[in-house]
Amino acid sequence: MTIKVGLAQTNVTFANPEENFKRVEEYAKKAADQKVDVVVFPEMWNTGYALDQLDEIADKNGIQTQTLLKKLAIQYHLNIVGGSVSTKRDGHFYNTSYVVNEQGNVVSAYDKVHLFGLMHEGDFITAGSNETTFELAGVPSTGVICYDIRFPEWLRTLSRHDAKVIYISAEWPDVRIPQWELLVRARAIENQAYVVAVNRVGDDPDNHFNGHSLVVDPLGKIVEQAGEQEELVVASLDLDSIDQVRGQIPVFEDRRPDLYK
Ligand SMILES: O=C(O)CCC(=O)C(=O)O
Repeated sequence: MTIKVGLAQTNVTFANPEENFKRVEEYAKKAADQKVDVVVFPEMWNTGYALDQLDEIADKNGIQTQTLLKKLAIQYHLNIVGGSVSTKRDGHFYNTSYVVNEQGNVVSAYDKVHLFGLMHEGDFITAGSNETTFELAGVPSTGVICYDIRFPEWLRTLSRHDAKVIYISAEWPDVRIPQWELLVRARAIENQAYVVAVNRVGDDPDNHFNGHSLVVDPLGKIVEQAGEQEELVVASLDLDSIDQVRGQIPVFEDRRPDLYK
């Protein structure tokens, strides 16, 4: 079985949801034109890291985002990993990822679990504490947000129920791109899964973001990689190769959780 994924490596206009919603519509159309099965967006694409303005601009209960993603999914018969958006619920802010299948059903709503101290994220945003696994385009999958990928134990926790694709949405600054690539490849190798990792491009007041979104196969090989500009990158995932890789080196069976703290 093969699926075609589209990595929407977009800019994010700082603190300007209206413009960012238009950009997501435009890229969903581009993905549909390329006949992809799944399109993936970057982290915090509605507001960027405008953390001190969230009270005015975060998506209340995620309604605007979910409404748009459902509409686009149905209109284009498209599965959408909706990156993440800043949301406001019950007086708290979250960094939330919605995944919507081509029928327009929200199959996952995940709040970022590990908040990034270097950007003072935890001073504004409340951390999530729930796992997520979902089926998308007929494939058992999971997904995390940016800094979450530095925690292999979390990715292993999410992958242990046979996730074959791990989706990652990020706002990962250019200065740490060498680490981004290595972390993404390591998560693919250790979980013997495809990883589809989408970063943004452009600038905010504190950082420059230079993309380098990538798709990595279960052996850690880069299948496709974006450059440093806004673009849609398309890749095919050969999901049958996963059983072969897991059959040869059965790391999930060989684990010793009795020894792990
Ligand atoms: O871990 C990193 O270096 C980047 C993380 C980050 O920028 C984020 O989680 O928003």
